[in-house]
Amino acid sequence: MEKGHISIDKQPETAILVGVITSNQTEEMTKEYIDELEFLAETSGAVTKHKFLQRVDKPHPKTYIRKGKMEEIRKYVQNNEIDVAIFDDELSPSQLRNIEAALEIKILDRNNLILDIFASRARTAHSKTQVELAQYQYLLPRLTNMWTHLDRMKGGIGMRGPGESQIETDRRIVTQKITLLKKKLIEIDKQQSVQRGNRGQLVRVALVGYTNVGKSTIMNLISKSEVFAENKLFATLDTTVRKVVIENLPFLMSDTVGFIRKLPHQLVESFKSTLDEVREADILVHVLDISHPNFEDHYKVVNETLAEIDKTEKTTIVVFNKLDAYNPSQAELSYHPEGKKYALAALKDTWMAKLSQHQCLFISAQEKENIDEFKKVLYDEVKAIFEVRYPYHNFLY
Ligand SMILES: Nc1nc2c(ncn2[C@@H]2O[C@H](COP(=O)(O)OP(=O)(O)OP(=O)(O)O)[C@@H](O)[C@H]2O)c(=O)[nH]1
Ligand SMILES: [Mg+2]
Repeated sequence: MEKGHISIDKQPETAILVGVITSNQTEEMTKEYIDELEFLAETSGAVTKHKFLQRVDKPHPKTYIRKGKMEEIRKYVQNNEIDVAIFDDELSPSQLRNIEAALEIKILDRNNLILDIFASRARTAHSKTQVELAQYQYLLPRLTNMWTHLDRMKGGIGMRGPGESQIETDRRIVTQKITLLKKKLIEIDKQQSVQRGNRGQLVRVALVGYTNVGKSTIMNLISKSEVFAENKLFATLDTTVRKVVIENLPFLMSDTVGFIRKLPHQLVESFKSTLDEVREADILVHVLDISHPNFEDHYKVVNETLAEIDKTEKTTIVVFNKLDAYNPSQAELSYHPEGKKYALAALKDTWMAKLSQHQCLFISAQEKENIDEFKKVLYDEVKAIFEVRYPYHNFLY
């Protein structure tokens, strides 16, 4: 089926990753981010050869990292065959230019990588247009970088050389392209909101959560459909909606794009309409991967992104998935030397207390653990909304 798109027959590209430890991003956090960046690189088809971290007060405004580290990286890049250097944060146009000049290889940042993966995953006209728009918006301020070699050749000839006018032409083309794509999106949105309107008055449930937590797997399980699920980031880009019936009670369930830390804001913008599904949902099922060491962090990121999309309070069911793969950390085990079972019980108690206003469930979609319980909770919540909305339709169940 799907393959990493950068190279299917060719050798995979080799990459080094670069991140910084700052006053508001601890070493532990940076390491986690870099691991996630490695997963993004892998999803995109690149093999990570080395990770470079530097402790700085804040990223260097001109070069992101400091001179000494840049020199160390330059040597490494020269002595090992490295195709691309990937930086964990968004690089400004000038940072990008300076780093390119220093390392003389392809430079990407986290945003490039996410946009690239989105581009390779987009299937429908809708998501393709959304990603293309986000890519052009990201490219626009960075256009000059492609012409640095011309700048160099120009030497002291003055500002209005051929390179400069080329940039202006490119800017105009890209700006026109952006306008066009925006128009196209408005058209598609119109059609889709009509389609959504046609879906009748069924209660809507949306699966939301960090990327790779198991949303599509749950969708497949509940709706017995075949949505593409795999162990890669952003397996799902296009929202899928299925009609589900639990004990005669029909409702709609949608599987949506996963969220991630530091999601390029251009993407959030252009995916707003995809997320209409979330906005128009009656119930959110927030899925978490309990086997991931940073699932608490993921929970926060998803809630923040959700708050950006939709301000209304919704019935939310929090589903802790991958129960089968849960392994307590050393720290947790030191509190619960009796073992995993106790650590898990404590974890459950903590979260159920913390999320007392929500329904909480612990399941394994893969091993089909506690799925009946999940269906029961879904049924109850859907029924509650249904009864308020259609007090006379109780013949349905
Ligand atoms: N161990 C374990 N793995 C699971 C479970 N549920 C899903 N997975 C695996 O987790 C990976 C991601 O699953 P998906 O369903 O594609 O996740 P998603 O949330 O839809 O991901 P995106 O579409 O990328 O946002 C796949 O390899 C699944 O097989 C589970 O209960 N236990
Ligand atoms: Mg998915």
